[in-house]
Amino acid sequence: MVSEVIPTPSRVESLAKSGILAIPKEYVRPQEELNGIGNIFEEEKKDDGPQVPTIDLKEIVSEDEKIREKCHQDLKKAAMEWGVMHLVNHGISDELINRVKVAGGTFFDLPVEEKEKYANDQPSGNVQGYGSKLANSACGQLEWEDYFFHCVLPEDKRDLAIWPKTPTDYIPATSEYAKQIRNLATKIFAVLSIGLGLEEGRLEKEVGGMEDLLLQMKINYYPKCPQPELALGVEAHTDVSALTFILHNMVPGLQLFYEGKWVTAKCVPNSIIMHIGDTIEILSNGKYKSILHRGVVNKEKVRISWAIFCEPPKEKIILKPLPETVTEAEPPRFPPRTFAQHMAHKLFKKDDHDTAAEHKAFKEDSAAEHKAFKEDSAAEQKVFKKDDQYVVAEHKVLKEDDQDIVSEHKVLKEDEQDVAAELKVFKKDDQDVVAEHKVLKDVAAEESK
Ligand SMILES: O=C(O)CCC(=O)C(=O)O
Ligand SMILES: [Fe+2]
Repeated sequence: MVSEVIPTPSRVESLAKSGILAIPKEYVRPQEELNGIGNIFEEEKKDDGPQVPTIDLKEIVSEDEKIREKCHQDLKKAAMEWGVMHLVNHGISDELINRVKVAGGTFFDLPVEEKEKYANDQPSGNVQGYGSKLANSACGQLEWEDYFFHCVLPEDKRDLAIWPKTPTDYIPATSEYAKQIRNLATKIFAVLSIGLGLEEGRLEKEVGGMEDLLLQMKINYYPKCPQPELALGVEAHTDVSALTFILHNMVPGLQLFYEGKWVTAKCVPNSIIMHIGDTIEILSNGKYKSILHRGVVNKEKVRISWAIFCEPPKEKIILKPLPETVTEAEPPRFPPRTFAQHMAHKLFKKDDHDTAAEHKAFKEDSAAEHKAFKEDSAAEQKVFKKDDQYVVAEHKVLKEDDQDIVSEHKVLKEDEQDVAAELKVFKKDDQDVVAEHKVLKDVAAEESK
């Protein structure tokens, strides 16, 4: 007998339309992730408990200082307490937003075979296009969604050839929307800068400005799910971006982890959801929050969301708390990292199964974190962690031969309290191995004698 090979549908949409009553095990989330996933329509109705704030931007650039200040204060407070909010009176017309939604919706209404013509190729590094999450390891859980991902701005970094050609309004509507989101981002960065006591252009400059801030569109398509209580459309995460702006088709699904509980975002008409991402959290030394959130699915309705991630360039900028946000009482809470390093670090922390022995030294939880480095790294500054404080250190390559690079980390003295230490790192075959770490002198201890 010839055994029949049934190809596994790679798209969640195909799976959903196949009529299955139980979801494949790869989509069943572990028990600890399922807390609080009830019926999302019921969840959305609940009025008790904390709610995602709604910020009215009508007066964001008002001539009247008092009126403008009130708007700025509300936005600042929401960014500090929640890191996510519904923006209303944001200045982008309902008509344009509707065009964006119709365009994306029409594309996703195409048969899967048509959309496959736009399929991305993640293993080759082509991340733009139509895709679904790939199983990355034996324990890798999948998400109940397909998506379309592409860069929208700046114009010289986008590739219109890979954008959906159907419907014809996709490109004009999405391009215009991206431009208007870019202008809105400038206004938000200004308010957030002022909120930290900085010049209004500062945060925007720190994330790359007009030239380098990248806007990426991700259309999330969440098909109906036969067992929504066991699945997640998007697993719990914080956005790595500076800011994220989200539209959706008024089907509930977004949940925020606030004060230890999952809070369901209401569907607020004509609003744009805005997240503070990790990038702004880092630059503000944690004053603005990047909130943990996830996407829940349901049995009855397809949900679609349009997220625009505003991201700093991957390698060009070292993200670290701005000096103005750091004091003795509030030492830096984040080590300096490029955006690429930050993303790699998050991925790394999540994927415990790939943790090789020598990588253990990188783990942030360790009492004294030893940060190894690459000799070609943009940053010559590295850090290690002591008593929950990141200390800037200096590194120097001492000797280099064909195989090994021996280098030395010296911690610079920071105020009176610091610890001077020496960290020697041996690099071999592209792996950084922490070989030796020796505390030389505890300045504070010395001086208190
Ligand atoms: O669909 C949503 O509302 C949220 C999606 C999301 O969090 C993301 O794409 O990063
Ligand atoms: Fe997100």
